[in-house]
Amino acid sequence: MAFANLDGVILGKDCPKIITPITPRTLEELERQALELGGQKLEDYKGRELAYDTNGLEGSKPTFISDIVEWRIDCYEHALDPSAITHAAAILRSRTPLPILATFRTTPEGGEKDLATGQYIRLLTTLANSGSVAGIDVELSRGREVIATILHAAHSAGSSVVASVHDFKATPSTQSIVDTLTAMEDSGADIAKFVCMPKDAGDTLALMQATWQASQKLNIPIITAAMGPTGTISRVAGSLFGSSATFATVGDASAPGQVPASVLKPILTTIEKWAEEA
Ligand SMILES: O=C1C[C@@](O)(C(=O)O)C[C@@H](O)[C@@H]1O
Repeated sequence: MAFANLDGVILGKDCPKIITPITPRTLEELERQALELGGQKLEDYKGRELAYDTNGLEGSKPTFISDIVEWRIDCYEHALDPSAITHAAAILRSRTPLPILATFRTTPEGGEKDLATGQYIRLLTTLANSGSVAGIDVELSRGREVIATILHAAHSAGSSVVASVHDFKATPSTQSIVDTLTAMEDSGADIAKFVCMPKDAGDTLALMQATWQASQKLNIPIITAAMGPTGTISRVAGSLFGSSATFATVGDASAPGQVPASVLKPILTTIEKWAEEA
């Protein structure tokens, strides 16, 4: 698995990264949620029961529970207006030190709004050109040409592209998930992300198996997650199978099965520590 850089946060290196979605509907909510996220500092979790070591983490830069903030643009009231989005992105940039991953999740993949392809390209390229975001999520289903156009804008602005697929209904076979993650790499994306809905633990295992196989094969970092109660384990232990990041909450959840970042962080640190000491 290779690396991807989101404003200095390196996916694929060291501990799995915690990505925290925010889902503001208004500018006021955006400011409040950004501040709430920034309020969760690593130092506050010193001395927690689980082995949680902040040594070496305290530099001049404050360190946070979350590594990256995911802004779910589709929840925003002016989500279809590129200039309103550019304005909101600049405000978010000024309110959080965390790298911003901008995601417009469309209705067919579980999001709140839909966009015609032309609008989708315009919105995401405008956002890339704004220079406020470190990463942009692009749905694989939009096709290679759309991805290439957004990739070009993102890379010119120094940001990365996450190609994504979300199956809210089911879990495909292991081979099909590996093929999808491979298609994301072939599209030129910097990170490949696959999220599904397991009906039972066997489906979650199929996702973990696919994560492991793809992480052995691909040259870009992978993110996978299973939603709902049977998927929760994938968010805690996915990194052991090759997932470079996990989505966790500060405040509202953006998908079923997400766990609070403040609970997850000590667990991830503990797993990492045990693995190093074993
Ligand atoms: O892709 C993902 C993962 C996610 O769906 C989850 O299950 O945690 C949450 C979304 O906000 C994000 O875009």
